[in-house]
Amino acid sequence: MEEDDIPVLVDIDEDVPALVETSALNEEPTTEKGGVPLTIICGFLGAGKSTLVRRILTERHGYRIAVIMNEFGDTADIESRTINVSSPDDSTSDLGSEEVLELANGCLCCSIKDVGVAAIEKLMQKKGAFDYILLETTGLADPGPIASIFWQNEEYAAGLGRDIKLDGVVCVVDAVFGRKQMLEDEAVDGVGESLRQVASADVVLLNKSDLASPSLLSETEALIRKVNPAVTVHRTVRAEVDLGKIVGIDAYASRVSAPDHHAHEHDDGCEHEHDHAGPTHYEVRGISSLQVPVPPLSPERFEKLDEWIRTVLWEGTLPSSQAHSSLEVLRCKGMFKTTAGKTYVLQGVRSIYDIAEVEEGEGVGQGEVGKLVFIGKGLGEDVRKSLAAVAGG
Ligand SMILES: Nc1nc2c(ncn2[C@@H]2O[C@H](COP(=O)(O)OP(=O)(O)OP(=O)(O)O)[C@@H](O)[C@H]2O)c(=O)[nH]1
Repeated sequence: MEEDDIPVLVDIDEDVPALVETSALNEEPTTEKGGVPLTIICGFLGAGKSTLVRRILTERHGYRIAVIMNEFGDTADIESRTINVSSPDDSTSDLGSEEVLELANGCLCCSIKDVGVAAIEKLMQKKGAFDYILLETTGLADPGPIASIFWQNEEYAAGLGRDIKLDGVVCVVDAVFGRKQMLEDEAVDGVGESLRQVASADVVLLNKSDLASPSLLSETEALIRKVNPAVTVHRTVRAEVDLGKIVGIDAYASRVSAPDHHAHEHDDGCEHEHDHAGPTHYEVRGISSLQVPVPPLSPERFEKLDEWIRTVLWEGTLPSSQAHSSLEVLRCKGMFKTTAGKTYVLQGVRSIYDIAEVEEGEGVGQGEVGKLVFIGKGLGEDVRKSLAAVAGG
C-alpha cells in the first residue's frame, strides 16, 4: 500500500484540509446555482446502503464527495453504525462521532451522529473541503422530513437550506426481500417505512439483482412503480451504478422528466425508456399515488390548481371538503403549460412546494398535455377526481 493511500483522521474542530481539485460532477458545478448539492441515501435494512457508500468512498471516481452518516430519525432504538473504509491492515476504520476521515480518492467520510442538521451547516462553514454531500440515513428512517429540511426553498432561504441544495433521494431496495417487505411492512401509523422510502425516492437501486429471479425482479419493480410512478429504477449488483445516475440529477430543480416516462436498466446493462400507460391510480398498503393529465391552463385554472395544491398540502383536505385533514402528500411533481404558452414545473416534498416557470426548451416533454403526480396517504379516487376537475384533465 502506498503512503498516499493511507486515510488520515482529522478532528472536525480543526480546519478540514482543502482537497486537491479534481473534475467536478457536472460540466457546470451545481454549487454556482446556490448551495452544495446533497443526495439522501436511504434503503431497506440490509439492502446494500453500506455497500454503495463503501464503493463511493473507495473507488477512484474523481469526485470530491463528503459522505455523512446520519442518525436524524428516531435515534432511540437505532444501533450505532460504522463503515469500514480502510484496508484490512488499517486500524482506523472505526469512526467515532464528529470525525472526518479523509480518503485517498478525495472523498471525506463524516460521522456526525446525533448532532442534527446544524452540524452539517457547521461542516459547510469550513467549506472548500467538499463540493458534494451524500447523507446516508439509517435503514429505518423515513427520508421525507430530512428531504424537506434540505430542499432549497424560499421558506428556508435564510435558514438551514442556505448552503445546501437537495439534489435527490436515492433508495436502495433489496431485490430478494424488498417486495415482501413492502407488502408486509406496517409502521405504527399503518404505513410501512419501506413504502415511505420508496414514495420519497427519486431514484431506486434495485440491488442484489444477482440473487433474485427475473420474475421476482419484474414484480418488485412493478410494485415500486405503483408506489411511485415518478421514480427511476436501476437494477444493480453490489450497488454498482454509474455515479452520474445517482448524484447531480437535480431532481428538485425546475426541470423534470415527464412523470410517466421511466428509464431503467436491464441486466444486459442496456437502458430503455418505457411509457407506462395503464391506470393512473394505485394504492399499496396505505400509500397511494395518483397521476392526472393537465391540458394548457388559463390564468383562472392555474390559480385554482395552486389553491388546490395549497389546501391539500397545507391543510390535508380537499378545497371543497368540510372534513378534517386526512390527506398526507409525501411527494408531488409535475409539469404543465399555460394557454399563454409558458411551461411550469411543480416540485413538492410534504407541505413544501414550488411552482416555477421553465424556459422553453429547458423542460422535457414538449407536448401540449402536462401531468401531475401526487404520492401519499389518503389519496383515493375522490382526490384524483377533484384534482382532475381542477386541472381540467
Ligand atoms: N449477492 C449480493 N450481495 C450483496 C449485494 N449488495 C450487498 N450485498 C451483501 O449484502 C450484505 C448487506 O449489505 P450492506 O451494504 O451491509 O447493507 P445495508 O443496507 O448497509 O445494511 P444495514 O445498514 O444493516 O441496513 C453484505 O454482506 C453485502 O456484501 C448484491 O448486489 N449481491
